Order: sequence, then C-alpha cells, then structure tokens
Amino acid sequence: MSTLFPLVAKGAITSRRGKVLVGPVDLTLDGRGTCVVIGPNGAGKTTLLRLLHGAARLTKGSITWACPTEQARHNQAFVFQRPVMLRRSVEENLIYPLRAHGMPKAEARDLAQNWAERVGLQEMLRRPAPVLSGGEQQKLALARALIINPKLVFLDEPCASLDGRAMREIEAILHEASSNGTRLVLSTHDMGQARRLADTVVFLLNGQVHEQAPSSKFFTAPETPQAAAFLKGDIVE
Ligand SMILES: Nc1ncnc2c1ncn2[C@@H]1O[C@H](COP(=O)(O)OP(=O)(O)OP(=O)(O)O)[C@@H](O)[C@H]1O
Repeated sequence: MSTLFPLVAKGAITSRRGKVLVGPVDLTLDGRGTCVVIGPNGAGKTTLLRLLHGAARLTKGSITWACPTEQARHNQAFVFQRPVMLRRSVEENLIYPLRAHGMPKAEARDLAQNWAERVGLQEMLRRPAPVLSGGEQQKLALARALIINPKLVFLDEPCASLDGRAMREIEAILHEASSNGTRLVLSTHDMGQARRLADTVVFLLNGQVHEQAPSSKFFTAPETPQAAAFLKGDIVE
C-alpha cells in the first residue's frame, strides 16, 4: 500500500511574470497505473508534470500528498525528453542516485549491473554516457529513475525522436515498471503511444484539464468536442 497517494491538486496554478502557464488545475491521482497527459503544443503538458513534481513554482492553490511533501519528493523521479546524463560512465550514472539515497557502494554497484542488464546496456557499463545513442541514453535515464524503486515517475515525452525499436524497448520497460507498482505519469504527442500505455488520460487545453477519463472511455467516446477533434487530428485551440 502506497503512502504517497492520493496526490491532490486544488486550484493549482503556476505563472511566470504574471502569465498563467498552467491552471487552475484540480486533479486527484491515485497510486496505480499509467496516466498519460496529452494535448496540443503549448497546452501545458511539460509544465503540469513539473508543477506536480515540485519543479515548477506553485503560484496559487495547493498540491498535497498523503505523506509529507519532502517524503513524496524523495520517492519520485522525473525523466526528461532529452536525457540529462552525468559526463561519466553508464555505471556511475546508475550508481549515483543509489549513493544519494545512502546505499553502500558494493551494493549500489551490484544493483547498477542488474539494471544495466534489465535495460540491455550491460555491454556498455564502462562507456561514457554521453557517447551513447539517443535510445540508449533514454534507456539509461529510465533505469536511473527506476533504480531507486520510486513510487512515482514523471516522464516528459520520453520517446520523442526515438526510432521504433528504441520506443518498443522503452515501452516494455514502462509496462514492467507499471506492473511492478510504480505509478507513471507520462506526456506524449504520440497518440499510438498514448493508447498503448494509458490506463487513464488527462487531456490538457490552454493550461487546464479539459477532460480526464479512463483510456478505454476517452479514446472511444470523448466527452467534449475539443477532445474528439484532437483525436481526429484537427487543430484544437
Ligand atoms: N519558462 C517559461 N517561461 C515562459 N513561458 C513558458 C515557460 N515554459 C513554458 N512556457 C509557456 O507555457 C505554456 C505551456 O508550455 P509547455 O511546454 O508546458 O506545453 P506543452 O504542452 O508541453 O508543449 P509542447 O507540446 O510543445 O511540448 C506555453 O504557452 C509556453 O510557451
């Protein structure tokens, strides 16, 4: 039983220089499955993920967890569209978050090896992370996020610009993480990916949650004309 959830956002707004970027958002997330955030360019997907993660300033409203916020932050990770790597080896990139969580070095090294195998990077443990391909870097970023066994991972367009094979491998890792009880909140432009991964969908429009539904319902019978138009591929503003 998770102690983080529900995550409850009430009237949450993030603004910059007086301009509201996202909000007001009312959203409750329980601790299971994959929530996919979709919406037109600039709708606020990245900003919403950052806001919920605590990486964007909460200007107004509240975001609360079932546990103290610090504890919630400690149990979550964020995977960026462009992976941010330490300029060190694959192994050191995997060991780093474990050491930051206080794990002894030998144990951290064993776990790093184990995770490198799980994501197919076992041959590359000693290689500098920056020389990996885009797909390999994203698999490393995922492994580095999941290695601390977080209760929640935010992923912002994790497969943008990756080829089909890398995308398939990454989706397999995400399926496994979700089955193992890690809550995923993922933004994507790729409606195929949204259909493959989503248990629930949040449709954002102009910085607000326009519709939220189980994926089976959202993709077959969206409630609003804007969501229906978006799914048809129309331009929605
Ligand atoms: N640092 C910033 N300063 C000012 N405005 C910003 C900043 N970051 C984002 N915005 C604005 O906030 C709005 C939401 O942007 P965001 O990147 O979250 O949308 P998105 O749905 O992820 O877009 P995309 O699909 O293009 O990635 C946009 O109008 C964007 O121009």
